[in-house]
Amino acid sequence: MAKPAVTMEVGNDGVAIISIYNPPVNSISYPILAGIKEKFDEAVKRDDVKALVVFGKGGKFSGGFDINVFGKARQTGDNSVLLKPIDILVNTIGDSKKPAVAAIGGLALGGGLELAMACHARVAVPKAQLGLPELTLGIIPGLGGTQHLPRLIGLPKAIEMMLSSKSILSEEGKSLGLIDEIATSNELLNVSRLWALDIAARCKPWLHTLHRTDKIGSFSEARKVLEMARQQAKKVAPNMPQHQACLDAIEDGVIHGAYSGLLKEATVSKELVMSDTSKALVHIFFAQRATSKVPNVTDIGLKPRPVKKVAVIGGGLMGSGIATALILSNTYVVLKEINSEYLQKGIKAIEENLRGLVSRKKLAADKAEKALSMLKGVLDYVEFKDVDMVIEAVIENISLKQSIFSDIEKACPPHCILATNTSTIDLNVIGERTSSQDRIVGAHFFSPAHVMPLLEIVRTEKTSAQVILDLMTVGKIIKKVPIVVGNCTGFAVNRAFFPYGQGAHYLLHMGVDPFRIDRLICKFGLPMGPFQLQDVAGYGVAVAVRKIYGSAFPGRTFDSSLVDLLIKNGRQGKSNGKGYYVYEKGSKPQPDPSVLPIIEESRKLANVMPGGKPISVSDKEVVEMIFFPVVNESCRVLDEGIVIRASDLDVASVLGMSFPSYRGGILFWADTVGADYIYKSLKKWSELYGNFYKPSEYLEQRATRGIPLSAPKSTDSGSKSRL
Ligand SMILES: C[C@H](O)CC(=O)SCCNC(=O)CCNC(=O)[C@H](O)C(C)(C)COP(=O)(O)OP(=O)(O)OC[C@H]1O[C@@H](n2cnc3c(N)ncnc32)[C@H](O)[C@@H]1OP(=O)(O)O
Repeated sequence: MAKPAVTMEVGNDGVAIISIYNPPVNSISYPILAGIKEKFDEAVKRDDVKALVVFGKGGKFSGGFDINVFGKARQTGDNSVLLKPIDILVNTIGDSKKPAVAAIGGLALGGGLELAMACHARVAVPKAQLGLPELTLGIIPGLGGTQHLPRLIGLPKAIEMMLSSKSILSEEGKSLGLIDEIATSNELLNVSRLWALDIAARCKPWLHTLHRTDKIGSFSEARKVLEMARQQAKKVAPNMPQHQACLDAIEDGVIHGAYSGLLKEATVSKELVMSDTSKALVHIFFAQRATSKVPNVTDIGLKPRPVKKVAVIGGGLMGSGIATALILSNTYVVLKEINSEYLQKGIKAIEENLRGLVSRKKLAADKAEKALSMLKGVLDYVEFKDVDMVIEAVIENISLKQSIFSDIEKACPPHCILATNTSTIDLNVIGERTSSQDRIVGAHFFSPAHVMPLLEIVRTEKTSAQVILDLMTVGKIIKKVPIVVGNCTGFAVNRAFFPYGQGAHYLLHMGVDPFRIDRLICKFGLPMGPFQLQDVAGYGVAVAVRKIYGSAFPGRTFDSSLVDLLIKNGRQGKSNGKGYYVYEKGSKPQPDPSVLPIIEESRKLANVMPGGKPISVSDKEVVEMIFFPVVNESCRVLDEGIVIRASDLDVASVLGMSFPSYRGGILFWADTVGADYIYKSLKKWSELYGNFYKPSEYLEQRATRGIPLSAPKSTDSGSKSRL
């Protein structure tokens, strides 16, 4: 592959095209920008150059500043990585004596969009993706974005784009003033050349964005907008410093002018680049990309086969969610149920899912209609004769699943992928009555399946690489992040996280208030605590899986009668408005004091309080007593080779269990806390409260040898791998 480079070609029309070449996304770092500066300086000096166009080769303008640089900055302690680049954008490009136009193909994100905004006009292809997603990396736009964007599109929309990190398309960019003209990719360079020449000839305005004030509005209006944004950021991102810091830089520019704002942006960026939040979020960025590299699947030259028609068996909560995700991505779906009443319910649930997306403005009404036209409800297997994949999503009942797999083996074509959405049951057991073990795979979605971004792909020793690759591809098409894991009870995610719910219940039965636990877990960064989550998920799940974990992992699980007692008391959680909390339409769930006597009864039955007295634990301990057992089980998942790499579990914990991304995922967080501290804490609690907390062998070894939990395993212990 050719080296990253910046080239310049001067045409007969007097336009110098400066091209960036740095595949795959033309990320920019100091050497690239230094290359741009060199070419700019040359072009400005040359008499045959009247104007310039900045262009990204390979169909993309630029995916932004090179994110790897931030990791290096933390390693070397040199946090001035953005200082020289910003100087080039503002002084070399913005103040250039010859006008420059950005020709935006494909996408311009982060530093890429900032480079484009430093130019004097922007031409983009249709549907080019434009955004400043820096906050998702724990930093703020650091190449002038906090000053350029508000001056081009106005404060409210600029703040919305930066704080949400969401990109817009070039068509919207044009209506906002970010893009000056849209041109097809064939015409992009020609149109950009003409724009540049027109500016040079003063036929079009030569605008230096930083000098503009027309879009900022009055001082008092700006103050109001910023204040509202600050309140909103406090609510949605209470534990992340970059949101308020971004608003600080914008505000500085509004009050003291764009150049002062740039200095503020630089100061804030220097601090944020070194922050733990940024370190964790950058880790998650690369970890998420690493999930698509699966040894012996994605590196052996296989090509994904097209999956055009999928049968979903079961129209319950999971089946209807899965079907919704598929039809939204233009995949034809056959939904099978056992009778017309259940089928109608399933179809209604899918319609509801689509309506919900439309009413939340996440989907256009005509797209919802189009999606529904891809759905067909059936009561038999006739339609299964030409499906490419079946996803079984019925209740967690082993013999029912076994008979379904034996039926579909006969009804489907021989190439068809046979997937199950089981969350706990061993795939070898499900496929026991078939002779198609190589086609059997787990497609474990997380509820609600049309919303949650994780897809856990479970393979057995027999699942073929082709089937795994096909399902990974389907996962990407339906906009999920697929993570390939090995086969065991609970697979990677539910297996690692069963101690989360059980740990919370154990604490409750040792006398800790459940509402305090929920509050502390929310403060730690999860959207809701374990008891509210149980209310929301419904108690059926807890009842279905409790025995499964108990028998798979004897000696380290905790079970109680609490859920049975709640159900006996007429509580079903959110679905009937009554659980640990009271749920009323239009208001926030409220802790229900009338649940406390039921909890008391369960405590008596469980009888796990040491000496019969409630334990006294600090807030910090409560959080640790819930998450350290999860870390402990994650260590076993790593040790047994259920995941390919530790970072897969980090991504899964963030996307599947809503573990805060700014903590980097469960194992990344554990390593920041320290294996030794976790080991010693668990050891102490196991002596005080029993085997639920007993440290695993893997944790003990890593702690005593001082090796991070996420460090790759040495080859001698790789033999346990189930992948
Ligand atoms: C100073 C500035 O204000 C700071 C910044 O600019 S920070 C960067 C801001 N930009 C971003 O956050 C965009 C990050 N990138 C993306 O969202 C997506 O990669 C994309 C939309 C550009 C392309 O998506 P897609 O086509 O699915 O490709 P994707 O698999 O994500 O990326 C392809 C490769 O490019 C790498 N890459 C993407 N953007 C990168 C970047 N900005 N820096 C370094 N590497 C990057 C990915 O790590 C991946 O590498 P791999 O093949 O070795 O795994």
